[in-house]
Amino acid sequence: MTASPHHQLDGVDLDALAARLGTPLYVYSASAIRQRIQSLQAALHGTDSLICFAVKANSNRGVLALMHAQGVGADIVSAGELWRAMQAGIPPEHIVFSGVGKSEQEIVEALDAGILRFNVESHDELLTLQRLAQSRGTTARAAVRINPDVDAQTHEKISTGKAENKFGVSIDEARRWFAARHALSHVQLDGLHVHIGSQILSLGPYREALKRVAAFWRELAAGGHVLASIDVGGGLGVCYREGHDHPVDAADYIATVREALAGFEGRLLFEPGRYLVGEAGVLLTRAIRVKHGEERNFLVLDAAMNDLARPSLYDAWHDIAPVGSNTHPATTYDIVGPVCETGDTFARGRTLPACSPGDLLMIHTAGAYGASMSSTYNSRPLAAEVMVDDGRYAVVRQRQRFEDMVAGEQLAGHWESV
Ligand SMILES: Cc1ncc(COP(=O)(O)O)c(C=O)c1O
Ligand SMILES: N[C@@H](CCCC[NH3+])C(=O)O
Repeated sequence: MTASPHHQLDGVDLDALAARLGTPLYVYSASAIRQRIQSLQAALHGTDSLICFAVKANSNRGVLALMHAQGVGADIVSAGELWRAMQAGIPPEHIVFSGVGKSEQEIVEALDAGILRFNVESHDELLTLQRLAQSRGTTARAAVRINPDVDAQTHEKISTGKAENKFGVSIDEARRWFAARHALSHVQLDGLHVHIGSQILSLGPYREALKRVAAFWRELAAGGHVLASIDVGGGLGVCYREGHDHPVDAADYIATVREALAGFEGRLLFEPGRYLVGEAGVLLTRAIRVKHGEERNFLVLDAAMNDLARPSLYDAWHDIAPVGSNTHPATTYDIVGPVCETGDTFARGRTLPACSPGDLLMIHTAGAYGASMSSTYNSRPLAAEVMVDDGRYAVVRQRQRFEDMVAGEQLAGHWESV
């Protein structure tokens, strides 16, 4: 999301917003999120489908409520995400549950909530689901997550569809599950799921994965197994670096899915995360200090790796720019945070107009895997989050108070034996 020349987002002046609410501050554009949703919904028009937002990308309940208002459900990976989604009003019949390590407690909570579907990732999980559903006198709806052994051509830490990755099962194994389906008295196994990775910038890996999934669906259909749904996961990439990243067009992506699964009469499920919120969010931060070292210039921000972990975790690039007009000469900086780690670096050797302490800057494309991956490392409270829409703003998370940061901690004054 590029700031307009007036330095506004959705008609809200970012300087004024930062002055009022302080920094670091996450700002999400509601209209940008709605536009993304609508681009997928328009491409899916006339198709039996449901978009389930991957809650992990941005789990703020204000964002989830916006998703719900647009008819979008949730793809969850924990009981905490189930709780957030339901708190935001998303009905259980719009919730799918993925993840390799669902605990028994989490499975029970999702069963009791009556969610749409479990995306099952191992045989052990399938048997656990059967046992728990039986014990609760209910039937779980389930899809098998296929690991198609396809390279998503993305960062290795966010690639999920290679055989060596922990996710899903091979088609051979899935075939055995369907062959033994009659033994599952309390699991309705009638779906396929695939998700090969995140920040995918070309259609090739999707085509390859879908080709394998489609062949398996046709094989199952020929064997008399009618599938209620195929869930094609998420993964659509966004632009982190203007002029370098060229994301796939949503309509082309949907056309690719439709083409690969032509003839499928069940429902198509989608689990986009980053695509819906990534470019809709920025992280506003102020320069605290400019430090001219012997070898490098450092621009020290008031945001740090605890607020936005992606650069330190994946060496991820985020465009960073001053907010407002800055016509100072170009200067090259290492842009860092105040945390006591060398890895607390947002960018190395980045050229910007010269900055001074107090200047407001914007870290772009911070709406996905930003706040949701933040921590209180170095006892830095979680940043505030705000939604902007049509000239107004709504705080969707207050900056964390110190009292809340230590909530649940106790002085070890009371010792007990087990
Ligand atoms: C099962 C599953 N679905 C959906 C997503 C969302 O991915 P993305 O944010 O890349 O769309 C993820 C994360 O990669 C995931 O693991
Ligand atoms: N956290 C990753 C994406 C992980 C996707 C989850 N399966 C990122 O920031 O790019």
